[in-house]
Order: sequence, then C-alpha cells, then structure tokens
Amino acid sequence: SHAWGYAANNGPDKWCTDFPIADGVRQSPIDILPGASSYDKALKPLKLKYDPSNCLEILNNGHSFQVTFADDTDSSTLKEGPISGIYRLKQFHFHWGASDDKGSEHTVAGTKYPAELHLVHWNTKYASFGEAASMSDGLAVVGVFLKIGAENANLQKVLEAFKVIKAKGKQTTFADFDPSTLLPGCLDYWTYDGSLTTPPLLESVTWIVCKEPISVSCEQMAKFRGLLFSAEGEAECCMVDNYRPPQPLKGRSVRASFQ
Ligand SMILES: NS(=O)(=O)c1cc(F)cc(F)c1
Ligand SMILES: [Zn+2]
Repeated sequence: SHAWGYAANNGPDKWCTDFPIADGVRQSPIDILPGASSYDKALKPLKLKYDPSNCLEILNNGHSFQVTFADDTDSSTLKEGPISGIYRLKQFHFHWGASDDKGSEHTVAGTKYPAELHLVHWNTKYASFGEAASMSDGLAVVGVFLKIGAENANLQKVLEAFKVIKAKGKQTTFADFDPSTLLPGCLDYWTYDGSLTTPPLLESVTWIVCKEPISVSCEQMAKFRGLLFSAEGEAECCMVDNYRPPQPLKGRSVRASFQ
C-alpha cells in the first residue's frame, strides 16, 4: 500500500518510486522568482465567494489537517483570476515546519515561510473533485504564506479544534467558518501550471500564490506542531516538516497579476 510520508524512508525524495509523475514536467511547489515572472495585464482579480455554512468538518489525515466543505452547490467558489469557469471550494489545509525558518512549499527567491495555506478548488465542468483531479485544468489551489508576527485571531477557531484531532484519523464537526478570513488584504498573485504537492502528485493544478502573507504568532505555530502524524496507540510522531521542497520549473513561465 502507499505509505508515503515526510520521513527519510518515505519522504519527497522517495515518492517517485510509487508515483513516477514526481519527476514530471509540471510539478509543484516551485521557487517563485519575482524578477523572472512576467506581469500579465490580462489576468483578472481573484473572485472568491465563500459561504461559512458550507463548512463541514476538520480532520487529521496523517499528512496535514484539513477543513472540508460541502461542494454540492456553487455557494463557495473561486472565479476569474487566471481561470475560466467556476471552481468549487473542496477543502483547505496547511503545510508547516519544525521551526519558524521553514515550512512553506512555495518559496520566493529562496525565502521559506513558516507555513503555507492551501485552499483547494475543483472545476465544475467536471462531475466531482476526484474526476477534476485527473484533468489538466481540473483544480485551482490558492496558496497563502504565513509569516511570524501578531497572533492571527482568525486562526483561533481552527487551533481550538486541534485538541480533538491530535492523532491521525481523528475528525470532528467544524461549522460556520469563513475561510476568506484567512486571506490577505491584498490579493495580488503569481500563477503557474503545476501539480498536487503530495501523492498522487497529479498535474492538474492551476496554482495561484498570493504575494502578501498573513500573520501567525510563534505560539500559534507551536500549536500546529503539537499535531501528530501518528495514530492513537502508535509511537507519537509530531506533525512537522510536512512540506515538499521546490521542484524544477522545466521551462514553465510564472505570471504576475501585479506590476
Ligand atoms: N497540497 S495540495 O494543495 O497540492 C493538495 C490538494 C489536494 F486536494 C490533494 C492533494 F493530495 C494535495
Ligand atoms: Zn497543500
């Protein structure tokens, strides 16, 4: 079975064994070089509309924690930006480090942030997330960097749920959460064609990475690191460094929505 993870024996350098697309032509994340990205005046502002009542549950899946949304209607959607059509929010999750000097998946001219938020959306021209995930224009993920600073009050509700989802496989109901509270004030972004950053590493993602980070305090980051990769009854293994390092650009261009 696919026991991929982030340890030396099953981490990013080993994923190509079970998932050969790991060495594909449009893999993510990447190191974003602002000086090498090209401003595209045709890029539209992001149009994000989220309905907090679509929020369903929060779960520890053994790789990260994720908040899942009801995606049976167009009430929580991403439109415009670099995409065409309507993409529905499916879930959001994070990647983070064992210390504040690392943790993000995308980097900006080599700069690593302590964490990165991913808001995952799927193209409604397809019947489901699962079908969309196998199509080159199937998914759109909005990435938001977290930077150490003031406590982020909008994260508190998520952090409070950690006590009941500490171990792999734990989940609990999570209601009335508005993910737009986790977006930066400025929605300038870089965009490029990429992939899922975890197995199955499918090359189906239009990446939309916000230039402006949101804040997180070091105490809040410590709470992220209190989650476990391990299930109840297993030897405890802290959920940290659940990020894939940047992958080769392989000729891709990165566009900027701003000058
Ligand atoms: N980390 S990611 O956003 O690329 C991602 C999203 C997803 F819905 C499934 C995955 F396996 C990976
Ligand atoms: Zn992710």
